[in-house]
Amino acid sequence: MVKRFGEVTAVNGLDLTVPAGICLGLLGANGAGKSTSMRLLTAQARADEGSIEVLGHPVPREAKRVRALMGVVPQQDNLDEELTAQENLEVFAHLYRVPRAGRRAAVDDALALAHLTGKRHTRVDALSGGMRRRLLIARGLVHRPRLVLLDEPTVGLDPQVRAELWGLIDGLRAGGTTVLMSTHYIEEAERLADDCALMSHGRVVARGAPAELIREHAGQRAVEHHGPPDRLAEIEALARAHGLPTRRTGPTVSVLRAEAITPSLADKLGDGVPRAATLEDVFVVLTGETVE
Ligand SMILES: Nc1ncnc2c1ncn2[C@@H]1O[C@H](COP(=O)(O)OP(=O)(O)OP(=O)(O)O)[C@@H](O)[C@H]1O
Repeated sequence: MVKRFGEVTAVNGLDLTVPAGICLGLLGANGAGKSTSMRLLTAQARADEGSIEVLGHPVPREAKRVRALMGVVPQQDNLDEELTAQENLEVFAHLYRVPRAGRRAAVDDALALAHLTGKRHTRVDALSGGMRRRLLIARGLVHRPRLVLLDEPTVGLDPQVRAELWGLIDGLRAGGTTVLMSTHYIEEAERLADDCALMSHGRVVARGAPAELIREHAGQRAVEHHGPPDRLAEIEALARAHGLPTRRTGPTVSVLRAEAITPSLADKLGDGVPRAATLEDVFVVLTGETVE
């Protein structure tokens, strides 16, 4: 898919297949084109080039049908503040055409899934940030879709609430729902995604299971070196001369693929702190960008 906004090409040849039943993490820095890709899938935006198929239906041609089949959880909270948690879900159960006879059960199930049964009669403006986010997810699931799109589901939430939501998302996938989730939190992708697509400047630069991506692009281990800027530059040069990728993080340089460091190179590099290679290393090596 290609999507341009004037001079800006937000999505630049994105090519992605999401197999049924997996959680695919679309990982990229701010501005990589994740939200725009999601909006193309829901036909809230139209691609300039390319074709899209969702659950066997071409989009945007059959967008109406597709919207009824998938759940969408937007990045921005757009709950109706003056309605209760239950009423918000009832409105969407109606919009999603859940048959009248099954609506009550659908709403109850969604409330239970989001651990909000006890808050069903509370108005949205009286819920905490974490509860609102859980309700937003529940709202996208009230019609029991086979596919859910989650756009940055935990952005701006504190670590405890984030961990709670991770449990909820993991539960969805365990129940057989296909999840396409965009995130700029590496840890979120590492924990939840079966498969990750690393996105940069509107396209996918690498795709695979987190552990595979790490093995392929960053090796098994890294060694972190601290020191003054001159020394760090020297370490980078030494590592590169031996074909080993490096990565800067403020006052440190990490030498990646540390398992390939020979004893003589180790002598020249000096002491460092060994650690496991991470998906963040992969992202930096492949894109030169950092994500959180
Ligand atoms: N409606 C729009 N009009 C003009 N430019 C846009 C519009 N929507 C997105 N863009 C631009 O397209 C690029 C990709 O934006 P997008 O929101 O898809 O990125 P993202 O990866 O989702 O980032 P974030 O995590 O910040 O949401 C950015 O440069 C953004 O400024």
